[in-house]
Amino acid sequence: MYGLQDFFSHPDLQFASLLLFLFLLISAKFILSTETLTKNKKKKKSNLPPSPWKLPVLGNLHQLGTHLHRTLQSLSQAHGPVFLLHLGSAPTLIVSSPESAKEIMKTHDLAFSNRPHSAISNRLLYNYRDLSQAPYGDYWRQMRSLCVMRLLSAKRVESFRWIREQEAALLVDTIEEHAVSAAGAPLNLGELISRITNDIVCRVALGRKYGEAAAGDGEKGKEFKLLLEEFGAALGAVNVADFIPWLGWINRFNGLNRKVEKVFREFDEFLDQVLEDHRLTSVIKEKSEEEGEEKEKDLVDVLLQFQRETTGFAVDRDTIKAIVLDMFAAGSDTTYTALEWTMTEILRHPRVMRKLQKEIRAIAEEKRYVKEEEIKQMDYLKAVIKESFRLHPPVPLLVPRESNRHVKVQGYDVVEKTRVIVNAWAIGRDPKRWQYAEEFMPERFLNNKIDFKGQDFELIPFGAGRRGCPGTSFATASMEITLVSMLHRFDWLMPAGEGGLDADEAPGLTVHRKTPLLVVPTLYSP
Ligand code: HEM
Repeated sequence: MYGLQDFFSHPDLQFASLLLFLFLLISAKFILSTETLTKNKKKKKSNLPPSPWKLPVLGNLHQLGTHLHRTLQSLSQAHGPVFLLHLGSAPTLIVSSPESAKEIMKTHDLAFSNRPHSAISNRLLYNYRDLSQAPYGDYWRQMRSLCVMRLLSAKRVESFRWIREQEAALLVDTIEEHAVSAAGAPLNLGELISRITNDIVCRVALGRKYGEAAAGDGEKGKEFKLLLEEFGAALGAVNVADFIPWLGWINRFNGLNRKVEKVFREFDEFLDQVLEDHRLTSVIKEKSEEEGEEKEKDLVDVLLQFQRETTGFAVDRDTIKAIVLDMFAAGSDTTYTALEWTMTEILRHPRVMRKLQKEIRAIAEEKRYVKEEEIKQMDYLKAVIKESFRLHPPVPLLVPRESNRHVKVQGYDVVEKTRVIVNAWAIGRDPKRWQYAEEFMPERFLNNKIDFKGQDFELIPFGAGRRGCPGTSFATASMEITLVSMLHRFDWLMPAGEGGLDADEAPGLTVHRKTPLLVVPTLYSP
């Protein structure tokens, strides 16, 4: 039988097969090298941001320290104001200059208008029925307009002035009681600040307080405070599955899933009760309003009224609960942190404290309580708040965004689904932008138009653009009246025997003081 082996062993064909073999080899090599060239060309064409070395699976996760904003600042000093990290499998762009922040939040705002997926936020916020974590799209747009136009508009914020003034007066009374009955003893000012910010959000959103001092609900009040703390802790918990999805099963064993579910159930029950309490009263309030009698409406009332009025767009119970949760999650702890740092810096700089007190006392004179109307004229106060936001943005790494398309930032290619972290803390301390960047000098903001409203990218504690914070006026109004009330009637000293007040930071997404803010108040006598 004439086989293939014989064919190739035929003398005439041996040379031809050698040629054929050589031809195939050369062709293969040619194809391979063209492919490599194309790949290299593609690689050359895509100009990825610089990136530190990384490990398989973990990527750069192992390089992150407990104070993430500080670690990222050091890395940006080595790799530049725009660099790429790989947090597990999640490509993450770190942005640390005003120019690159402007590209993210203004030039390419639309491309970066999404938030990265987080399984925990999704669960706690009713499948993203809130505003802050909702994916960019029609639902988010409706929620944004609801929040900006109805819940947090300048008019609405102004309508809650009486609540802020009442709470500030209560704060003054509490401090005075301490100054008189425990003269010379330190007071935990951080705790008082935390309480007032929480009470203001509670009254504005829910119509009443759920704090310890709330009439008749001591235990319930305590429960609510604990619930809020647990909610904050669950929302800020590191979920390995967000970075290495195939490790998601770990959460069934490390207790995270159970913890999140428990917090969700407890808060849901609480909010159900709040909605039940509002069901009748909000209709009565609406009727009285129609008859020309102005009734004080809280945010739940406004949401329920919106639900009744709206036909095309469904606002269900879960939407209302999720929006209320947003107000607490985004508005309470942030404002408290901002106030605590502002007070810390004022106490660390007696010159600033004296100058600020002089301004406040000249305008508010000897009245027992300050009115918001008087605060409008306090220019140095506004400069002090800006300077505090520059050095201590409460959310130093802002709230992450995610790209929804391929886009160029500072000439670098940023692929779709890249997370973006803006290091507002590093931008605020950049010596190229700020003279004496590490010094607390409010005077730099006098006769200076730079503001934190999202137009000046060297000062962006509230972010900017379409996903910028809608609660800026609400937060600053609460901060101003609280600061003024604390500094108007009292002088403040460090506890005897203590060294200077430190500015150490606790780890976390919202960066608090590490140690309690203990200070001694004395009544001011002109
Ligand atoms: C000092 C206090 C506050 C700080 C530092 C702060 C900071 C921020 C930041 C950095 C963002 C993300 C912005 C961005 O992605 O560009 C944000 C978003 C948000 N903030 Fe605030 N915030 C504060 C107070 C408040 C208050 C009082 C409320 C409401 C009562 C609030 C509600 C929200 C909401 C709902 C969002 C999400 C907006 C969206 O994704 O469309 N914040 N905030």
